[in-house]
Amino acid sequence: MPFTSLPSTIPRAPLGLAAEPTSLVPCHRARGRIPFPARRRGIRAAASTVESLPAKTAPARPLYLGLDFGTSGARAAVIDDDGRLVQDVKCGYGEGADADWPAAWKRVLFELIGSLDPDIRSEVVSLAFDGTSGTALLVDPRDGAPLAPPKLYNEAQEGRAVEAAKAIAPAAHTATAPSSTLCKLLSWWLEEESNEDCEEVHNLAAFKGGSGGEGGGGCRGGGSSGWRRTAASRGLTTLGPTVNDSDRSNRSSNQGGSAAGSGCKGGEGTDPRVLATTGRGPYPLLLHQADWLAGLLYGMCDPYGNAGVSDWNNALKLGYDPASESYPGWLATQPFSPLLPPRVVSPGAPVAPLAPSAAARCGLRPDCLVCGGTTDSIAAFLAAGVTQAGQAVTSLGSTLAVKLLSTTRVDDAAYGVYSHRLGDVWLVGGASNSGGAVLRRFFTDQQLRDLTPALNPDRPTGLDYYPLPGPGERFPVADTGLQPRMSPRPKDDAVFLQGLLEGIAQIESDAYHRLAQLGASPLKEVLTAGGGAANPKWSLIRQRLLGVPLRAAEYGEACYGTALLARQGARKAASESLPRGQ
Ligand SMILES: Nc1ncnc2c1ncn2[C@@H]1O[C@H](COP(=O)(O)OP(=O)(O)O)[C@@H](O)[C@H]1O
Ligand SMILES: O=C(CO)[C@H](O)[C@H](O)COP(=O)(O)O
Repeated sequence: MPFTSLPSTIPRAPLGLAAEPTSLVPCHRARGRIPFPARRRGIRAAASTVESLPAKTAPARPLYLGLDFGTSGARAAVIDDDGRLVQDVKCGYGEGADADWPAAWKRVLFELIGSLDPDIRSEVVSLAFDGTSGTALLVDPRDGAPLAPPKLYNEAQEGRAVEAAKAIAPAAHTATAPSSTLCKLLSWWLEEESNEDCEEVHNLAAFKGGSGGEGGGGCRGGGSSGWRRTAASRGLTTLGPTVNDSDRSNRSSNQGGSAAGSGCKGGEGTDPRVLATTGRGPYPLLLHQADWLAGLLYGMCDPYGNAGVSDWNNALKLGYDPASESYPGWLATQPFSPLLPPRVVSPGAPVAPLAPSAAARCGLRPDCLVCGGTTDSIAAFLAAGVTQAGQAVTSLGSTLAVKLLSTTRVDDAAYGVYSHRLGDVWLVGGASNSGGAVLRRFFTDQQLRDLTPALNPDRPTGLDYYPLPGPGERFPVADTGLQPRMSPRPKDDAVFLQGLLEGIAQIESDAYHRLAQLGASPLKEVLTAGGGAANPKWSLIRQRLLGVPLRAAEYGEACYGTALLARQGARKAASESLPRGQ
């Protein structure tokens, strides 16, 4: 499907957001805020090109909220109808968050929204989320309660799950990458469990392309898997690793991207899958981080009775096909298909209105619309306002993610390359495990700022590092065993830092060369988002390697891009006079 330009529905470059990287601390306003309507002065001028709003000019109502749940913290932006920033707030996840990520994300969600000015919050008519891509949760579809710890975006799964994914998906499909959401779902699915935890024991052979009886999952003696026991204790229908054909036909998988109801109490649609299992509870549900956070706000049930809504971008690594806007047959016919999100929408599409309890808790309007989300690197791409084929955005955050606007779609899991759909264009790229998280192993943000003046981009160190936070790389080399290369360490920290920055810059350059080798549109310009965009010396190092113009995205914050999606969704709902949330 060749695409030649951004459709009109993709938001144009915003009118102003000075992205100032600041360290993440408990929720606080990320910059001088513009109380609305208390203070009439305009937004703060961005680095160079944006005129401040004339004094006494109130932001154009209504307002829209974007919420970014990144690797190291979360950030929210409220924009007005002209795309001007009204307020943005940041929140760290706090010490010990990794002991219970869903609890941390949920806490920060309500803290973030609660830290917005009430007079601004009350004017927000729609919101959307972006999260780290491939971060997966297995939950109770009725209330979103996690059934097991989430599997994070960069967690490569073990061989058995990867083998199973490769057995069912097309060759080189991004869903076969070890850190894909499909591999995470298969890891849960193939977990062994004791017979008493299985409500149904079935012949493994029916598992299409699975690893068969030996070594496969299934009900047998031995340790029970946490998620199935938790699901059973909550009255959910826990599927075995396979269902036989007759059983599966009774469950009539509704995975067409817009399923009839599934799992919701009192949803309009009835879910034949639930009825087919003699009236027991619904199936567990797989959601991505952004889907789950949105579900907490609309009550996990959309107006169609779907328990669980995802979007084209988050669902890509699960195997969803954004070109056909559906789950492909090889996925929809699998025995675990009842666990897939029953509805997948385009980024920014209207999903559902807030649940009354969430509206009351957040101080948001009861008719505030939750819209389809995206991933953090695509949100940063949207914020940058890129519109032409050949333009690219490098997100230099905790990880290095590249997105090239291409007229041709490119997917090759052998190199960790995949294409996201946005409107009617393709964002070709991938995400390396390298990036700022490696720098933070050695330097604080302040130390980075202090050392940067001593860097000398014109005198390469020759250290030839491959900086990684640990073994394993996703892109442009897809190798779960790739070892970090960051020695010898010079005595001079500035030289060591320059070696690390050169190493990450080389990965970025190799990434874009890989995309060109695979047939993506030729690279013309690179915009940079994320914390690393603030380092001018690093930009010079990168520029030398990339060989195309490089500049910091004027509006690099992912939450801004996601706020643009919320604006798009509200306008779509209004233009189609859809009942809120359809
Ligand atoms: N001056 C700097 N030079 C290079 N890297 C920086 C600088 N300041 C911050 N960073 C890096 O930016 C990263 C944080 O960027 P951010 O976009 O907030 O990440 P994320 O959203 O992925 O958590 C940190 O890992 C940090 O090492
Ligand atoms: O590294 C990541 C987390 O920050 C994600 O993997 C990154 O978002 C890239 O994934 P995608 O290209 O699907 O957005």
